[in-house]
Amino acid sequence: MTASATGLPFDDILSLLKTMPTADEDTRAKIRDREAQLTKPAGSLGRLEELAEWVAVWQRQSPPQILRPLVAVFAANHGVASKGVSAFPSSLNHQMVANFAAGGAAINQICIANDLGLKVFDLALDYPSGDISVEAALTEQECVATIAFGMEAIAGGTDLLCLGEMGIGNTTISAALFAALFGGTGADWVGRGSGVDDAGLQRKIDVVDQALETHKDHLGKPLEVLRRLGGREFAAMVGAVLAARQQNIPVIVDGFNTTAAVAVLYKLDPSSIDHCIFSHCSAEGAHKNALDKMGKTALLDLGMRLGEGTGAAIAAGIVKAACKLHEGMATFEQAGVDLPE
Ligand SMILES: O=C(O)c1ccc[n+]([C@@H]2O[C@H](COP(=O)([O-])O)[C@@H](O)[C@H]2O)c1
Ligand SMILES: Cc1cc2nc[nH]c2cc1C
Repeated sequence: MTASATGLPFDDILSLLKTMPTADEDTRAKIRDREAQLTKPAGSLGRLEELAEWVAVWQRQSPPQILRPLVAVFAANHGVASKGVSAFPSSLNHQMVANFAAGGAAINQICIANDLGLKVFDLALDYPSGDISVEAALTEQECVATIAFGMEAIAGGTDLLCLGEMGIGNTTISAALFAALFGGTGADWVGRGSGVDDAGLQRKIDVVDQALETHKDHLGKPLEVLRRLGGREFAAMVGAVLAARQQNIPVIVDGFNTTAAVAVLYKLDPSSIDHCIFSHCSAEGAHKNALDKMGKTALLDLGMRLGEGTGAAIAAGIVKAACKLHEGMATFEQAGVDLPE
């Protein structure tokens, strides 16, 4: 009997949502108490103060510690890429995975600069997911197995997870996911991705609209949206974010595509992504709209649109600095610095 016939596997994923740890309020109180004593005017480190508190309450420890930050890059091939929706061929995915391994990609250099671990996961690159314009991307079994793979991906241990992905054609996938989850049509969510021309942009819009039409009677449940309109890297990222929550690991979401994966969780339960922050607003135009739909604000706006976890890895450097500031600065008393009257 297939997984979809039993209906069980998705239920197992859903049951995880009922046992999510929440932010640790005792830790929050400790962080605020110490923050107020550090040798600086109150609030003068702006969002850096919030970032240290965010790491601490999800790690459930004061001070927050980032000793093993990890960028996890999930790479997958998409059937829909055969519809001319990308400026680049799908063969590039394999080549970029080799480039990651050789240390030649953008993400390698950011990981070196910020002292971050990097793991790249090849998600059955030889087996593209189904073309969403005419069929489901994944079977329920494949989808659940890939969510489970994503959970396992962080089993090596980390205390800060940065999400990354590589998948030619996947900005079309993300546009379809956003349209199904938040409403609208292809034109609302499609952009140029890694650089399509005007004709390619129109093909992307048409493909998303066809996908929405093909699956229109089955888009009521977020995990079914993921299975039909997503792909392997999206399912794996859903798993990784769920597992991080269970293990008290804060998560930095990268750009347009990683946001589409966490949007699936947001639609299941908005509080399921409370342990996530969003590194940057992608130059992919609809990313801002997606963040707005979830009431989220990105940390940075650097005009980036690369993927690979590059924005999350840049933000991780800032988050690391925020935690060091909180941990290492002297208090007014320790430094013998006068407090205001
Ligand atoms: O995440 C983003 O903001 C983002 C925006 C544009 C492109 N990308 C990357 O580019 C690839 C997808 O682009 P495309 O044009 O093939 O859909 C994929 O490998 C992504 O990592 C990523
Ligand atoms: C070269 C290249 C590198 C990438 N990294 C993530 N997406 C990418 C897309 C292309 C085309």
